[in-house]
Amino acid sequence: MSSNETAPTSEQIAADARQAAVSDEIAIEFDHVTKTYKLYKDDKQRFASIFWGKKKRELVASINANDDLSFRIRKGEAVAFLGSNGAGKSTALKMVTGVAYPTKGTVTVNGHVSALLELTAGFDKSLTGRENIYLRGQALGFTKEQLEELVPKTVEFADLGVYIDQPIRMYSSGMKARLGFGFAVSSDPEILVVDEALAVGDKKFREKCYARVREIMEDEKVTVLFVTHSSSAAEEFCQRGIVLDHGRKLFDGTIEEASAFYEAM
Ligand SMILES: Nc1ncnc2c1ncn2[C@@H]1O[C@H](COP(=O)(O)OP(=O)(O)OP(=O)(O)O)[C@@H](O)[C@H]1O
Repeated sequence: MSSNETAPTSEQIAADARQAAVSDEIAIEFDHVTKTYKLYKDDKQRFASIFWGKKKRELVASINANDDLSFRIRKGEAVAFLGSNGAGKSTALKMVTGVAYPTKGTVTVNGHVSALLELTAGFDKSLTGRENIYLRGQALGFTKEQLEELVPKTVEFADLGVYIDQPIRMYSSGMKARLGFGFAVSSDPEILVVDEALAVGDKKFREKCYARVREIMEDEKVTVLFVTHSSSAAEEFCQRGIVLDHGRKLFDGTIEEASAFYEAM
């Protein structure tokens, strides 16, 4: 400590300890989060906006996909995000998975996130399915021991036969999705983000996916964020519901109350 720094008081130490205990229990926190998208006249204008000053770009509109959104989700909670088309549900999830960033406010995520969204994004087409699992695991910071467990689990779940050792460019889109899904559900997520629009592979594989997602959702240690338009699906899986509209939080409460609120909108 330098000579002009003062030692923390006992009150400060106690407040810091309380804050640490709270953040330890919190999986996700949105603190006054606003996400603004800018719409330009055309792609040329959008491109120009990256390099040129304000004068040269033609902004058609700007929209707050999330607008001053605040909530805290405790570890182990299963929370449904309800709302009509364009309410801002996917945008909120993208900020949890790190695909998008807030324009204002802060998003805090405490734990390893696995998302059942955009399952096939980021695969290297020239590498095999097995190599891609390794690569994705390494990119996410998995240790050698964790990878040794994860790879066979994913291979077994994806059930791609001899194709697992073929380059991904030879896969059908359903096969790529099976690999992506297999990875997401085999990597023991602490936070699972699920979009109900999830429909992967053929009927038999879809049933296997739903069964596995249900199993993960029922694990009390896993925090689940579930995006849906359906109150009944939300009530089946979640205890809490957050209703969004035009990017704002309209309701946050038990899933029964949230569903009733959403149905009455
Ligand atoms: N990349 C983007 N650029 C511009 N606007 C966007 C972008 N992504 C989303 N939006 C806009 O932000 C708003 C919220 O979109 P979002 O996808 O989060 O809604 P949603 O509740 O998930 O809708 P849905 O139920 O239809 O999937 C919408 O008006 C949408 O048009």
